[in-house]
Amino acid sequence: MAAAPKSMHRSSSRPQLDVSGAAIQGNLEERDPSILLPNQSDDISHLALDIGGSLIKLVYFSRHADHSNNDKRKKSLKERLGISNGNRRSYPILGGRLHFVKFETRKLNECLDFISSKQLHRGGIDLHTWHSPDDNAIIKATGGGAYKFADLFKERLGVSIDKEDEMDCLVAGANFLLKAIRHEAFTHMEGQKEFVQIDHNDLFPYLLVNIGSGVSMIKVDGDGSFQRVSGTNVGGGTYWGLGRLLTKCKSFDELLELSQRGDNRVIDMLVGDIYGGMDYSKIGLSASTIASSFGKTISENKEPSDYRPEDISLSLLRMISYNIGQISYLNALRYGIKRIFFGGFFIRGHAYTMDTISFAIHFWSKGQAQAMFLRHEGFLGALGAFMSYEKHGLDDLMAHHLVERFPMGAPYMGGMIHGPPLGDLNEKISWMEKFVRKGTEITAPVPMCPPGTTGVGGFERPSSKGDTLRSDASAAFNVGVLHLVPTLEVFPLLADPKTYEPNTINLSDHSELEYWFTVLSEHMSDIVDKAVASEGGTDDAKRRGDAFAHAFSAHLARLMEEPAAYGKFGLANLLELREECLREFQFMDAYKTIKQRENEASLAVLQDLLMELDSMSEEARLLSLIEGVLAANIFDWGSCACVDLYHKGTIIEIYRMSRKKMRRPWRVDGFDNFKERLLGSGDEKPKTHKRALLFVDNSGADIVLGMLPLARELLRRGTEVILVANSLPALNDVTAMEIPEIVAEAAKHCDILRKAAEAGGLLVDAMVNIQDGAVENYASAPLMVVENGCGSPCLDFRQVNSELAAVAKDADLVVLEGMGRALHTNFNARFKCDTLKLAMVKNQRLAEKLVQGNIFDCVCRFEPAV
Ligand SMILES: Nc1ncnc2c1ncn2[C@@H]1O[C@H](COP(=O)(O)OP(=O)(O)OP(=O)(O)O)[C@@H](O)[C@H]1O
Ligand SMILES: CC(C)(CO)[C@@H](O)C(=O)NCCC(=O)O
Ligand SMILES: [Mn+2]
Repeated sequence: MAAAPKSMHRSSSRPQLDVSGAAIQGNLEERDPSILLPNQSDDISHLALDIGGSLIKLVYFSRHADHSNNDKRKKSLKERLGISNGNRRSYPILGGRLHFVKFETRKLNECLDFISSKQLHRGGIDLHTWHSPDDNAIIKATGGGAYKFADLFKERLGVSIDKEDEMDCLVAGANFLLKAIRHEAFTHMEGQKEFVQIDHNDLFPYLLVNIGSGVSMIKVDGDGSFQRVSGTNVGGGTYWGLGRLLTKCKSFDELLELSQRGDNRVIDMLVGDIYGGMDYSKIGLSASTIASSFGKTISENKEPSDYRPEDISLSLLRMISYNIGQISYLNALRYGIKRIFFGGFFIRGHAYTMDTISFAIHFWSKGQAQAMFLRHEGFLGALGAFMSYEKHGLDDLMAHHLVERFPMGAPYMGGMIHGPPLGDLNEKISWMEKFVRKGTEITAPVPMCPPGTTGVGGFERPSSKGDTLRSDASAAFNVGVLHLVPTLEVFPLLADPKTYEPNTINLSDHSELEYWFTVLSEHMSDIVDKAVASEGGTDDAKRRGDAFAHAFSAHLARLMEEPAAYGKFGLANLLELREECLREFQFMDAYKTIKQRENEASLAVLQDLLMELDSMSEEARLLSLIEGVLAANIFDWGSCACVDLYHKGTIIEIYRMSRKKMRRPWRVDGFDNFKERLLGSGDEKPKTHKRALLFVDNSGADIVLGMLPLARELLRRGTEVILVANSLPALNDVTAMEIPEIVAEAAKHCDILRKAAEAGGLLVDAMVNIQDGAVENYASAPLMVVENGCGSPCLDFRQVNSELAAVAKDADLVVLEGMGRALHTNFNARFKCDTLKLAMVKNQRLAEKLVQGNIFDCVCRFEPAV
């Protein structure tokens, strides 16, 4: 890597913010105070702009240093397993984040201040391709403002604007989003939002309708292949402009909010108004259909001020949305296109707007064409401009490289925080406290039940009741920060990656969401206690603990109110959100001490257990080992029932009790099949597995008394074993970093483990030998550790660490252990190799739903390779 720019702050995992001189701009009591960090700059940033007639959209990328290659153990593992970066391209981009921010074009100065305060225009100093020969910074920009304001940018920031064509950018942005973001597109009909799985092989042609100030309609036939087929000057600017004149509203959001309480019958002339209350059924028009938008105002002797602004706003919104829908339909018809994607900030995630457009498309096409919306609606152009930078490698990004995260500010209204979450802890906490104090936690849903009909062509009334209009002041109200992780890959052993869905529980079922809301809320104080204790229980830790509790509660409340607020959100995402939220408040490992204590207690009895196992016959031993894994899986700090148990006994006592209660058949009992696969039946000796991936769960008894003895058995049978564990802590789950120490301790009492660990380079002393290239000299099959790339109690096999993906290629046995990885997620997942799923169910509801059983039932599911 080339020399780092002066302003760069080296940081371990996340960009550190420079908060010196941080100030809240404007009045604290204002609805949207903005916090500016004048001296902050991200590690390295790259910026692209779309300067439109109404809004300026900014997409910027902050990169952070990659430390993953410095690890000695990892290097040796890579050598041992023959993993090189050879078959993968080396990425010119490193991991980083894409942030989305917008400003009003009339407040261009705020935007310039923002760019200069974050030093975004100085990004990419180390990549000369991003600079002109005279070393002037260049920013890619599109939209009319790229022309109009080029001189101003030069003057104020000293940067040259590299102009990119607006239509090129819109199309590039849309294609990128549809390709790279898994649940980017959705339909919105009668208040129901549904995410659409886009088939990349069947995407084109589509009609892209970008509703900005004006509207462009583009027929897209492929990457870079398109034609602007139409447009209309009646667009977002028209709604905002006319609305402003007619209602005296001060902001777009105010206007939109008004519409939610409007009744358009006062303004619009309905068919019934003309036909004396009757339908005109011969041509399919009901009495409630709007015959003429604003038509009713001609017949009355009223001034504009005699009409309620609410009603005016609603009529206007309907008129414009419907009109755009209709013209879009006509163009789709003209080119025989079935799919229409709508972008642009006029949509603003507003349910009523989307319903109206969808209705128009559906009505006129008689259900033949479909309107779809995009989560990053207004950022298409800016993203496209960003993509136009050469050699950043982003065009190769796939869905599995991107993880969207919702920082703590996401659920709150107002509070214009530009850019990444405040990295300085104190800033974050104060921000949190400020909102709690102001009581503006979550916007109350604005009921949206206009009395009576507002229909067009039988569209009786807006069905999007209870819709919430969220302040749009935060960077983007329903898009998170996109984390780019080039080292993530699809797990190659998935039988059918296309249809794979990790979550077994569907959170879009509201009762399910409610249930988890309650579980997580009840669990909150325990987690906060542990987190605070893990940081020494200081006042500072308590303050952070409070802030975490508020932030996570706010996320929960936000999701309860609008389940699709964060896109398609499964239980795995929800549990990960909690862990991420803890990390945001710098609780790096809330269960650290508990994990240590449990590891020690378990290691102390390991030797006895191994002796007992060694005295058994092969068959009895195998059963005992599986029983052991299931029994030890009882230790789960994520389960309320287990947390209760901990108050009643020591972990060894609980483990013994749990073992004693083991009764076969288990609720799901595939043990005999597994046994047959391993030991064979009769004289037939089955083929030994070459390599097993053991996805481990908890620390303590779970790993030490459950999974390690199982690993030892496989090793003894000549199978290579790779323990796969979390990259980051989640609850009391064991992490990949912690395992070598545990194994080293266990190896003191066991030759098999010691030899295997040495062969696998797990014992630090043994590292010297390995570097001599003496790998082949080990008699034992190796025991190794690989991280899974995630920091959640669940696992999404679409996005695993590339090292795991690499070692998986030669694996022929996968063992998934624990509720999070084997039940909440992946219970229904099928793999190309033999798979054993082992878990104790520690949740009554899940037991009933998934296995028609009860809490503390066990699952041992064996599925031969497909
Ligand atoms: N906070 C806001 N302020 C102003 N307009 C907003 C706001 N939020 C949404 N809008 C709507 O979004 C429209 C602008 O959308 P968008 O940013 O996609 O277009 P633009 O790029 O500014 O315009 P054009 O592409 O025609 O130059 C506005 O005309 C208005 O209808
Ligand atoms: C002029 C642009 C392309 C600027 O974004 C847009 O506002 C637009 O497409 N307006 C509609 C112009 C027309 O086709 O009637
Ligand atoms: Mn635009």
